[in-house]
Amino acid sequence: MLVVRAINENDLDALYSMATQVGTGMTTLKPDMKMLGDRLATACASFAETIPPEQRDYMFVMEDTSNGRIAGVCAIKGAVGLTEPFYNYRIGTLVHSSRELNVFTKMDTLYLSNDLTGSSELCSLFLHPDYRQGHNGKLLSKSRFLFIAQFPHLFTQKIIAEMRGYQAEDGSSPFYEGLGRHFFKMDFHHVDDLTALGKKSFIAELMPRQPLYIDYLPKEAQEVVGQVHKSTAPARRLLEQEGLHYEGYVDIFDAGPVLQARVSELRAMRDSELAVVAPDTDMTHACAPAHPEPTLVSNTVLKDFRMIITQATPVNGEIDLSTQDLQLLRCHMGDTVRTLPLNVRKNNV
Ligand SMILES: CC(C)(COP(=O)(O)OP(=O)(O)OC[C@H]1O[C@@H](n2cnc3c(N)ncnc32)[C@H](O)[C@@H]1OP(=O)(O)O)[C@@H](O)C(=O)NCCC(=O)NCCSC(=O)CCC(=O)O
Ligand SMILES: NC(=[NH2+])NCCC[C@H](N)C(=O)O
Repeated sequence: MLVVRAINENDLDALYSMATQVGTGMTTLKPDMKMLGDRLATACASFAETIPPEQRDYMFVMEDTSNGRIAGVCAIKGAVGLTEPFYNYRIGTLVHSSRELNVFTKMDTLYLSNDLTGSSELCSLFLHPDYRQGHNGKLLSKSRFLFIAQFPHLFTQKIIAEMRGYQAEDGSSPFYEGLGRHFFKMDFHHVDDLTALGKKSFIAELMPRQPLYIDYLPKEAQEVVGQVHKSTAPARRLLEQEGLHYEGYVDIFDAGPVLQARVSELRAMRDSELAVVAPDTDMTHACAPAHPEPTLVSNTVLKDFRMIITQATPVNGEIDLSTQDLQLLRCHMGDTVRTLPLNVRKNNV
């Protein structure tokens, strides 16, 4: 059985082993024991609420309870860009027009911006390839929205996710080759590693400050602006189902899209509900759907937050969970849980 739960001190080795498999472009998950150890310590302090909300980094792992294996990881950062500048390119428009000559040109332009400063961030989503089946990827990514819906006061109004940008088969980034390479004189992997070490703002300072016309870039670079890495396409889809969307911000190195949403407009804020764990009664049984849809369920305890997928459906504010479900959630009869249909209802999006 799979459970997504708050990370703890004993997960460091498993986290490191996952980080060895994610590859270039996953800036927040590098196989560096010191960096991961520091991040884990911040995550534990976040769940223990011993550091302020804007410094928090809530990391979750997916555990396979049948063998104790850690199958995946994901995270939500309280806020980005409050200790060092957070850069993106914003794609804007410049119009060059002459009525006399009857010429009107509309040009897409890259502006270096700090517009997303202070946003909360979804990040570090990785599911071990052995587990990429069934609803596992959905459970891992979407479980974070139950956490946000349960504790919205811990997050800022805006939530973002920086998606890994497009890479060619050989791991190079056409956008980086067409732009960043001119300024940094080092290869993409090196820049990515420096970014992971917290040197992103240092590198960003080497970037030109003037708006850049996208049309001036090589064709291969133009084509990948806002495009994701091939193994990141499912991650993008999952976030879009929950209400995030691309609004023209991209990564300064690989032009991967930034997805964003207002926290208040997330599907989970609208459709998740609290339910009390209670045995089925004739009344609730009669109201239960004939073909239940999978439901995400979490407990409501910050420091030991746990989430599963169940076939049980909440009816009239109550839910009948199996003994196994209750063990995974560390819940008992009478406790309150939060529920969210796993899949977007057809009339919703
Ligand atoms: C992202 C996950 C965890 C997703 O798991 P799975 O691959 O098992 O997902 P899945 O259930 O098969 O697919 C999820 C949804 O995407 C759809 N889907 C699948 N392939 C697609 C494609 N090529 N284009 C568009 N949609 C696609 C599926 O139909 C499904 O939607 P329907 O249900 O509608 O059919 C995994 O692929 C992974 O670990 N990827 C490698 C790491 C990575 O690149 N991570 C993201 C980095 S960026 C990041 O971390 C920030 C974002 C974040 O934190 O969320
Ligand atoms: N090169 C990029 N566009 N990286 C975006 C970062 C990927 C992902 N958000 C992470 O947590 O690591």
